[in-house]
Amino acid sequence: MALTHPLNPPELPSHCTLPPGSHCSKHNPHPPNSFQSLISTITDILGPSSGLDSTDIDVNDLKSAMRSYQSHEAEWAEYAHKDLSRNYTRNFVDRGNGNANMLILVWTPGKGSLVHDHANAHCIMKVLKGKLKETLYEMPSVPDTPLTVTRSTVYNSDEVTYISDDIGLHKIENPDPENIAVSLHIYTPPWAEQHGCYCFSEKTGKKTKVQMKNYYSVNGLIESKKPQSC
Ligand SMILES: N[C@@H](CS(=O)O)C(=O)O
Ligand SMILES: [Fe+2]
Repeated sequence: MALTHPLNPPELPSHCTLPPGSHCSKHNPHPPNSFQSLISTITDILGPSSGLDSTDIDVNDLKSAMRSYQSHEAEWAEYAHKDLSRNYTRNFVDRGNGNANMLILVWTPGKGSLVHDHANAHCIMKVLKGKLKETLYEMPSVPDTPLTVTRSTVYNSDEVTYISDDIGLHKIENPDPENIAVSLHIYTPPWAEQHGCYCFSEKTGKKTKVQMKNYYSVNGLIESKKPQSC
């Protein structure tokens, strides 16, 4: 996909009479899109497609980039497929040179994910629309024991949060009974897609391996209807 950074707009053709740095819809029909610029910036931060190792990634840079983007629905709407028969849809956006999975999740009103881990990877989430409630749990030190809640936070549109298995487990819910919520998730390295992750029962702590390699849509196009979430 064509990625254009707003700070470095493409040169206009020499016969264009607009001032330097302007967007010329005649010569470039796609206006610079800040969402695509964010994806490009994240890909740059993650670096070239080699040496995948979570310790190489500066998570603070990723968080800052996610915070600086101001959500505009028209910029990401092509990825945000809702399906009210599911708790949420997972829509693939980009692979960041093979170093990540960038997904847009569309949350059905009043629904959420099961408690899950993040396959030893970083997960940064930005709310693009609506509100999302995150409930954090301690990572159980003894298998098959009830989970302990450590914190519960509601994030508004444009807010960013981060989780890894070092912090604990979480579940995400859309607390609005009527309106969908939308979020952007960066998983790096893409271990959940490659190896799956675990979902946990809150009451018993029993964990179940779940495949995370199926998506509701890829690059905006709806895939076959396979199970694809916790
Ligand atoms: N990690 C979850 C979404 S969330 O509840 O953070 C997933 O990728 O399906
Ligand atoms: Fe998660």
